[in-house]
Amino acid sequence: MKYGIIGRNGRMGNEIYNLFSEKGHDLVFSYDKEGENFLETPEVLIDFSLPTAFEKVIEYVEKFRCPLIIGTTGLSNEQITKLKELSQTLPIIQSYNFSLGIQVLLRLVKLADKLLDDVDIEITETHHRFKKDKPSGTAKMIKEVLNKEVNISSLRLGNVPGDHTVYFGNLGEIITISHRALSRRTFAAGVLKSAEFALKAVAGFYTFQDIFELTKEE
Ligand SMILES: NC(=O)C1=CN([C@@H]2O[C@H](COP(=O)(O)OP(=O)(O)OC[C@H]3O[C@@H](n4cnc5c(N)ncnc54)[C@H](OP(=O)(O)O)[C@@H]3O)[C@@H](O)[C@H]2O)C=CC1
Ligand SMILES: O=C(O)C1=N[C@H](C(=O)O)C[C@H](O)C1
Repeated sequence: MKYGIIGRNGRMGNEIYNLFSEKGHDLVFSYDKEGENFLETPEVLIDFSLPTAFEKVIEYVEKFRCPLIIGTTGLSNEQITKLKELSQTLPIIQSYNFSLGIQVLLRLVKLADKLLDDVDIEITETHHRFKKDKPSGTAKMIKEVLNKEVNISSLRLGNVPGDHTVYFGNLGEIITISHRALSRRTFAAGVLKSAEFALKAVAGFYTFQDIFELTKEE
């Protein structure tokens, strides 16, 4: 496929570029703070940058009229609403975590919450020292599936790609449900799966959970 990346020079941009190159896909467009590099109109656009680049992301999607895979965290409610508007005419895939393992964690967390009464619930997330947002987008997603007020503790340590743990504790025992990304390759693999899906998809707003469920039978 011919694809574009916003945030190409970043940690995720680099990982996505390496994986997509290994699979024979062609980078035909990129945009970073330095500016744009245009070779051809992409068939799919991928954004892993910062919320400050969002206006440009929208501008390029409208210009290229191609599907968007967006993994940038810390988006505002207004920005999510804008993506949903855009999804009326194009496939938009948005997630704060593109690893398969986090999809499993979300299901396990929902199940534990359903089965346990009178428990204290805590979420912790640990990421590399360069991460700009706090708490992580994934921790916010976990809180959303729990649908209740839950405390999130954030650690910024060295080069950790991304750890998330949910604790359920009562007076007799503690259950912990954890996920650890061993490298950013796991997120890039989810982005590739999403890009392949997007090329065949009809217009709509999709999450990585939708991709996980729609493609797991394959
Ligand atoms: N959904 C998921 O699964 C995951 C999401 N993320 C999220 O992805 C995003 C990127 O993470 P990461 O790669 O580690 O970050 P980096 O800081 O390594 O990279 C950010 C990239 O975005 C570019 N950028 C930043 N601001 C702008 C702007 N205003 N205009 C244009 N380009 C801009 C930077 O350009 P320059 O190099 O020129 O400064 C850089 O290329 C974060 O929001 C992170 O939380 C990360 C991992 C997984
Ligand atoms: O910035 C990162 O690195 C990551 N960000 C995402 C988040 O905020 O949840 C996903 C992953 O944990 C890595």
